[in-house]
Amino acid sequence: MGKLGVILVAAGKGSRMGTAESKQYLQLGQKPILVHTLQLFQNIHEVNEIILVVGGNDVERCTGYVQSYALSKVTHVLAGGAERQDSVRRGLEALEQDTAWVLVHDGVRPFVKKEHVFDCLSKAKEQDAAVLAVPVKDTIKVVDSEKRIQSTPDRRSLWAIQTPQAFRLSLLQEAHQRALQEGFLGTDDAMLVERIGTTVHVVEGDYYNIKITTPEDLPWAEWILQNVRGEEQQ
Ligand SMILES: Nc1ccn([C@@H]2O[C@H](COP(=O)(O)OP(=O)(O)OP(=O)(O)O)[C@@H](O)[C@H]2O)c(=O)n1
Ligand SMILES: C[C@](O)(CO)[C@H](O)COP(=O)(O)O
Repeated sequence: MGKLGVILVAAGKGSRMGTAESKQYLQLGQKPILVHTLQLFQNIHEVNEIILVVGGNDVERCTGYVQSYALSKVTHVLAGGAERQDSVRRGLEALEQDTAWVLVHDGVRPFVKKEHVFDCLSKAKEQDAAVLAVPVKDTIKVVDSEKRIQSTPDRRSLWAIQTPQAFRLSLLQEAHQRALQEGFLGTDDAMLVERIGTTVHVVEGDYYNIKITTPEDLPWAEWILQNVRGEEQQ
């Protein structure tokens, strides 16, 4: 069967949030956003190990979270890299030898539904690679640097991709190695797997699995916590 590892990436600067404190440490309800996300995966029985990847200056703080919130599945708190892809790669290097499956998740997505995590993992176990996503609701257009509309893709084929992204570990390791060797930088892990020829499958999640990114997301996150997900589900 092989073990399941989670790489939780939280080494970003949160520049689009515009706060002095990196967004993953902003309070959401009674605790930092990152702690909500950590507790969610801590409380998934099937998760054997969590690798937490944070900013170099935050390793000590986050090691403190591991102790104070009894996050027993966190085996490593590592410094991330300049890009999200670098942070994921560093996480991959730390996973236990007998890990067969990996979930890569954004530390600033505290509201993923456990049921959807299981759905994504199940699909990956069938197909080697799967990502959570939702159909886009707006019309999306391709726009040039002069803000002139170039094309309008058929909305029926467009999905907004989320995390977790689930993979057979050996596949993701190969994809990251190839991307590093070839100097390819992607915005998600699925891109790296797609480019080496593996079909990645989409699993439908929900619109509450937001990536907390800009100030407008904060009141929305508080509402979701109070009205949808609740602290007890973390
Ligand atoms: N070098 C990086 C960049 C991002 N991330 C993480 O990847 C997730 C998604 O990235 P994003 O939302 O873009 O976070 P930031 O890069 O911090 O945001 P911004 O682009 O606004 O600076 C976040 O949990 C972020 O902490 C990371 O671990 N290492
Ligand atoms: C991985 C991701 O969350 C999928 O939508 C997204 O690509 C992360 O992008 P970011 O710019 O690093 O937030």
